Amino acid sequence: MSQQKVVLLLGSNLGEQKKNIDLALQKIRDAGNKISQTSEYLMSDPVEFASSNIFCNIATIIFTHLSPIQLLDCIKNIEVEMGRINDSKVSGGYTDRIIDIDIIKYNELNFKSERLEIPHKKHLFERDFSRVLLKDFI
Ligand SMILES: Nc1ncnc2c1ncn2[C@@H]1O[C@H](COP(=O)(O)OP(=O)(O)OP(=O)(O)O)[C@@H](O)[C@H]1O
Ligand SMILES: Nc1nc2c(c(=O)[nH]1)N=C(CO)CN2
Repeated sequence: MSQQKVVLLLGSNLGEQKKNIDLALQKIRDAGNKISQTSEYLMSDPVEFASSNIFCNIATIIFTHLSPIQLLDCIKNIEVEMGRINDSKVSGGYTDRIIDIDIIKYNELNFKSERLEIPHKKHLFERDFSRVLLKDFI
């Protein structure tokens, strides 16, 4: 498969958030993906749920040989390897997390299934922190 351009958004609000994000980027690279650009780190209060743990978020553009579902499996494995316990869909709401990796865009693909929806509409249209990070990447 030829390389596909993908936009990811990463977030962490537990432990050393920036280090968690840097480790996740390294793991994305180690899985064979090319990190092409990364945004600034942006610190913000949690939106859509209450917690006193501040978030650090970044956006990144990667080039990948993985299909959308293979990429979802890849990022979910990284989340579990790094100690993420709760999937928001399974636990029925947002909770603090050591790492969260979301697929925002995959080329110009529009895709919707039980497990995966691309583009990620909440990050693209509903969250101020995401809009700031994604403004030069979309
Ligand atoms: N574009 C996407 N990127 C990542 N996961 C997705 C996407 N679309 C659907 N999902 C599904 O969402 C499930 C819940 O993921 P997760 O716990 O990371 O949600 P979240 O990032 O906290 O919430 P939100 O997606 O609303 O920001 C995943 O198991 C995955 O199957
Ligand atoms: N500041 C901030 N708030 C959030 C975030 C996030 O990454 N950063 N992610 C959420 C669900 O994915 C819900 N709320």
